Amino acid sequence: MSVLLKADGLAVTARLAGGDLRLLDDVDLEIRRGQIVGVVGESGSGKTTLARCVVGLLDRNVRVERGSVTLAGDVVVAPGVDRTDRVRGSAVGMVFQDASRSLNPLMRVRTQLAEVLRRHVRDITRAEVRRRSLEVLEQMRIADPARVLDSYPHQLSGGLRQRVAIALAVVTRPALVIADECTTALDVTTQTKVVGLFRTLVDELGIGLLFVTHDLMLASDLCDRITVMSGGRVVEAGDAASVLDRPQQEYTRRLLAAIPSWT
Ligand SMILES: Nc1ncnc2c1ncn2[C@@H]1O[C@H](COP(=O)(O)OP(=O)(O)OP(=O)(O)O)[C@@H](O)[C@H]1O
Repeated sequence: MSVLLKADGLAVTARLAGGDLRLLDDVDLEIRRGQIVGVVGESGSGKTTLARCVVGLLDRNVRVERGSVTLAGDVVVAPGVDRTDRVRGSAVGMVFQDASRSLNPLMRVRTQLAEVLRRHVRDITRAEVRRRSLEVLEQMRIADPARVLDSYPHQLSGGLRQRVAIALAVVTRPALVIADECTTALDVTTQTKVVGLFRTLVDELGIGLLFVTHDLMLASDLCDRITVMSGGRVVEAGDAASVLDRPQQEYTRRLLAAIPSWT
C-alpha cells in the first residue's frame, strides 16, 4: 500500500495577544491507501487542528512553523507553503461533525451534488451528473436514491443527512477523506451504521481515511491504526490492536480506563 498522506514533524502555532501558543508539536502521521487511521484524544488535544492543517483550513492567526504535509509525495503544506486549494474537495474530501455544516438547507440534495461535481469535473454533462449522483448515493447504501436526490436536507433523517454529507465528500472520488467527529452527533445505532459504511467505502474504493474522534472505543471498532494525541503532541501511535491491548503510555491507559465497558 503506497503512502497517501504524510505529516512530518508538524509544528503549528497560534498567535495570540499575549504571545504565541503551540497547538501542534512535532506531529508525525501516515495514511496509506485502503487504511483507516484514527486520531484520538481528549478535547483540546489538537485533533481538529491537525485535520484542518492537512487541508489548509487553519484559522487566520494560526501558522505552520516546522514540518510538512505531503499528499501522494507532493508537499501541500509547509512553513510559508499552502497548496491545499489544489486538492481540497477534489483529491481530499471532508466530512464534519454536523451534517448541517456540509449541507445547504435551501438546496435539494441533487443540486448540491451537481454543484460539487461541476466545480471539480470539467465539462461534465447533465446526464453524467445524474448518473454519478445516483451512483454515489447507492454507494452510501441509500435505499431510495431518487427520492433522496429530490429532497431538501430537512426532509431527511439525521443518519441520512450524514450519509449525504459523506456522499458530497466522496462524489469527486478523492484519494483521502478526512472525517472530524462526524458521528458524534448521531445516536449509537446510526453511528454504528455510518462507521460500517466508512469501512465498506475504504475497502471498496481503496481510499485512505483520517478519522478524528474523542471516542477510543469507536476508533477501536473502525481503525487500522490509531494515533493518540495529548497537548498537541502524539503520545502513542500504532496498530489499533496493539494500542488498545498493550498501551505503552499512561495517558492511553487513562483513556482506556475511562471507557466503562473496557476490561
Ligand atoms: N485559532 C486558534 N487560536 C488559539 N487557540 C486555538 C486556535 N485553534 C485552536 N486553538 C486551541 O488549540 C487547542 C487544540 O484545539 P483543537 O480544536 O485542535 O482540539 P481537539 O482535540 O480537536 O478538541 P475538540 O475535540 O474539543 O474539538 C485547544 O486548546 C484550542 O483552544
